[in-house]
Amino acid sequence: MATRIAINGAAGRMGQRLVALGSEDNDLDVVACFEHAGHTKFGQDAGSVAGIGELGIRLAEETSAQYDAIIDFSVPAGAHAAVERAVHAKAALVMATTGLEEEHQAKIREAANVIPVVWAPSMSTTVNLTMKLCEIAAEALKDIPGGADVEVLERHHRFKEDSPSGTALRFGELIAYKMGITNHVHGREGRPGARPHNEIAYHAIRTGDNPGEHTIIFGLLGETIEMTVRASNRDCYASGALQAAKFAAGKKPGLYNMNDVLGL
Ligand SMILES: NC(=O)C1=CN([C@@H]2O[C@H](COP(=O)(O)OP(=O)(O)OC[C@H]3O[C@@H](n4cnc5c(N)ncnc54)[C@H](OP(=O)(O)O)[C@@H]3O)[C@@H](O)[C@H]2O)C=CC1
Ligand SMILES: O=C(O)C1=N[C@H](C(=O)O)C[C@H](O)C1
Repeated sequence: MATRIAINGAAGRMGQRLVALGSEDNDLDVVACFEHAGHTKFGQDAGSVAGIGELGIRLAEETSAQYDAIIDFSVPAGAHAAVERAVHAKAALVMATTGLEEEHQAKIREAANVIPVVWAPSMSTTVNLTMKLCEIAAEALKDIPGGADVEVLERHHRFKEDSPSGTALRFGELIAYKMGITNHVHGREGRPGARPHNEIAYHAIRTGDNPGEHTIIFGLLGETIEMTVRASNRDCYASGALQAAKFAAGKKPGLYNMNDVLGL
């Protein structure tokens, strides 16, 4: 039987791709498309807004439809509402929104006691694979003579509201854990002095319509390794999130990540 999904933030850049790809997937049934009432397209047909023709589902704050999973790509307030909806409906939750405050993150962890939750700053297969590769590099380089300096660069479209990206922060967190690094800094200016090894620096570039790109640098004395992962469009995130919804629907309560979904 098809997994019935609700999409939160359905008129957004990601939401529209979820509506489009979810509707053409025979294993999924898009049954609800949530948006906030202040959205300029509120009340319109979600399929028409996504550019795929009428779907018969309006952008709304409520639904009478039953769903097995809700996918959230919205804003912090929307993510909060999605957690409440999922718990109320006893549905699985796929949480993709980044830039969440600690109070929202705590709500997600709490929800995972009663419903299955897949929570990841990137739903892309290649990003999650690159995280694994960076963990291998971090482990191998943690005690290298002369030290390895880690810097995380990310580029995103001009409309992105949070910075650095949730993905950049996760790269840093995973590498810091492996290498025993405790200091995280954001950009540099003035005269900060020689670079300490116990530091990961993040650099966020905002330009044009870039759908997302991350470069992780391990700089040694005499040689450098860089790993770059780059999206050409948003479908890598949307298809990962749809896969996560299929994975999570019907699972027992708990917190899952994309490694669980992708078997990495
Ligand atoms: N984990 C992953 O793989 C990825 C995560 N993301 C994250 O997803 C989020 C959304 O990204 P993107 O689609 O580009 O952003 P958009 O701004 O294009 O879309 C967000 C949508 O949510 C709507 N919204 C605002 N408030 C609410 C609310 N209370 N309830 C429901 N919907 C609401 C917005 O409306 P309005 O425009 O009126 O504010 C908008 O339509 C970001 O946090 C981004 O970082 C993005 C890509 C991949
Ligand atoms: O806002 C975006 O676009 C993206 N946000 C996510 C993040 O903050 O990591 C994931 C992806 O890079 C696209």
